[in-house]
Amino acid sequence: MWTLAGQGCWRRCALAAWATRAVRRGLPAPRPAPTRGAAAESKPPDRSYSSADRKEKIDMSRFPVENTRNFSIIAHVDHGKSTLADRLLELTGAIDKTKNNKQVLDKLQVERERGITVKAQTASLFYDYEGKQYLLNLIDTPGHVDFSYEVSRSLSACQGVLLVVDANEGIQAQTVANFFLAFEAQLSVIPVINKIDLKNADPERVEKQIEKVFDIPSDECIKISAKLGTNVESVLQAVIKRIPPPKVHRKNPLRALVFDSTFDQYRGVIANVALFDGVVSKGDKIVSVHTQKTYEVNEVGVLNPNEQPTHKLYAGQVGYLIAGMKDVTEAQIGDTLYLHKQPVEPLPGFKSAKPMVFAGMYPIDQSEYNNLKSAIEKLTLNDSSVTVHRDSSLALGAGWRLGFLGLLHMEVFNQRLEQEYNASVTLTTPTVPYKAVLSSAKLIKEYREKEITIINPAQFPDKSKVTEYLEPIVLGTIITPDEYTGKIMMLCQARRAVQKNMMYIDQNRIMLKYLFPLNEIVVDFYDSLKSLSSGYASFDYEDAGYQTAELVKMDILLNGNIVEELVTVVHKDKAYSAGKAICERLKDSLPRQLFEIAIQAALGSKIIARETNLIFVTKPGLYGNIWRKGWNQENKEFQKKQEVLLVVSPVIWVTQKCTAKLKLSGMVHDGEGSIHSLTISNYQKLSFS
Ligand SMILES: Nc1nc2c(ncn2[C@@H]2O[C@H](COP(=O)(O)OP(=O)(O)OP(=O)(O)O)[C@@H](O)[C@H]2O)c(=O)[nH]1
Repeated sequence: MWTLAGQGCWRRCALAAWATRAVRRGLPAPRPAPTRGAAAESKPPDRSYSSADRKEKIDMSRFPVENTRNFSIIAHVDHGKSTLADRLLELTGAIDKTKNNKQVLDKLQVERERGITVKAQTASLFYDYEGKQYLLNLIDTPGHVDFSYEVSRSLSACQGVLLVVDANEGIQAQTVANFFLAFEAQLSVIPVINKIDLKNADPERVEKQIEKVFDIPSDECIKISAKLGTNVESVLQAVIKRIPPPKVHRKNPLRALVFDSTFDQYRGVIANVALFDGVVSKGDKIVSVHTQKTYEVNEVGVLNPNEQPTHKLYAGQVGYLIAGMKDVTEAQIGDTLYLHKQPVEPLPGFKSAKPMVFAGMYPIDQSEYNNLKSAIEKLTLNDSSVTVHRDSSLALGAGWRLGFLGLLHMEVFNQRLEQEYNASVTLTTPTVPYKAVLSSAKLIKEYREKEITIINPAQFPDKSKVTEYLEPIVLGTIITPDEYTGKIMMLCQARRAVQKNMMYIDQNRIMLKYLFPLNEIVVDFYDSLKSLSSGYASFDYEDAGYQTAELVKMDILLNGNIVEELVTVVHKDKAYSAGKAICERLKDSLPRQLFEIAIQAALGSKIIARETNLIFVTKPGLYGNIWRKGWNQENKEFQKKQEVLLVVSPVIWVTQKCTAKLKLSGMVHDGEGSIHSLTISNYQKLSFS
């Protein structure tokens, strides 16, 4: 691998930048990437032998439908979902109470490092109450808006939710969003006020908020401390009393919904299923509605929270199923499984997730293309909200354009690729999906549609070809103490937002609703909101369609050459400030080196911003040497060959590893004061690991 003296500093800078963003968001920064060996050690537990060999099978017929409850825990970020799940697992004997259990269901390395849930996790709990044995299927969900697709999918397997609210912070933006997801799915909602042990806890105020915003009588709230275990048993009892058993029919033919799946290299696809009708057991022949292929069931079981094989799974129960699906494309989330020769009406499945941001993803080395392709396929099986389109770039080679639900989602996906699949990638600057309405019949014929979606700014069509451009908008919810309202309104105005609603949720907390252009909030809005409200305001948003916008394509030029990977689309009114900001940011992110380079932003042929930087130029293969041996010696070779490599870092969106490469014509300094022009006809990659 190529190395460059001082490269560690690049990576430290990238990590430091991330850390600053993360701290501002209230999220812990990731630890430095593990070494290859360490990455392998921290992978999910080895599943190379069947769990059936390890454990006694459970007889699930002990749990009739009326003794079954399926529920999710939903809440704003950090309000204590996973801690409550720990206590429920302990109370029901699923995990050892004497151990210091912390967020047991957050199994992924990325979740433990960042202290956030990104994947919904299922656990089947066995609980005796009033002389009856109950099966309580719990799904712990993520709180961050970027993972709300996980929440909505989880709710499809439930009849009720525990809506956890922090007794100090009260209702926050994701509390509202998650409540409405549950409400629209017509689920029973049990409000749980958590963290009553905190010094500043004010559960009575939170009860009133819940009554006012959600219209739930305050006497329905359960006040607990998940951390100390205070009153947690009453939560289990409320689940039994207030959440109805599933409405299912065990005598009907099998109808199972695949609501999640993972890929195991030894056992193939492991599908998480919720049974709406019938029974399934080992040896059954099942058919997938999606592929119409038939499979033999090798294993069924429940998660308690680890895999626990069972003889059978019955309608109303939630568990896992392994059926020899060896290819990731065979197990689609939202698929319906039925018994061979007993076809059923498929279950509604899930609305596909709508990506909010797109970024190019490329292998650091093109020889890694196939490995990365396979890693992306396996990870998207487990994270079906990511969309993948093939893409290619002059400088970065063949790759993909991936759609994510937000920037945190993008960072987490990238981190999971590295940690779970040892894959390193180059990510380009994220963009939102714009639309353009084409003006001529010829173009419509060429594109085969009148309205096209642009997920790569380099392909943004010229104004002469379109009648109008459209930009995505979202309905944002902000909850804040009222003393910050003025500043927040100014921030929203600066982001071209239109106010839609405003209401007090208690005496001094306010809920604001704004329509935002998505590109105005996707990058740094949350950070700005947090910093001007001293961390007290919370924010959530939902898709609100598209609106007409005056958009322009902005090119970024290095020494007069357009760099395709840096092209962006901006609103006309913001072009100058955005161009200036990008040039300044690029200047800061390029190391000051040996010769001058112009960084310019342009709208068509008009230059609107310029910065100058000194750039390091070398020919392929000499990075390390140049730094050590000195410039002049190497420079003589440049003049001879006229073929050099320029290395900069245009990739502003870096996470664990930063890579960059560009093909560029430019000028080179000969070390004695004169500038020679040159054409770069070759380029190589450089990785900062
Ligand atoms: N004092 C106190 N702290 C708590 C309580 N419950 C949870 N916490 C703390 O709150 C923080 C967040 O708890 P989590 O359980 O990870 O919250 P979460 O809602 O699962 O977080 P996300 O999955 O990231 O949305 C942790 O530091 C917990 O220790 C409680 O009852 N009292």
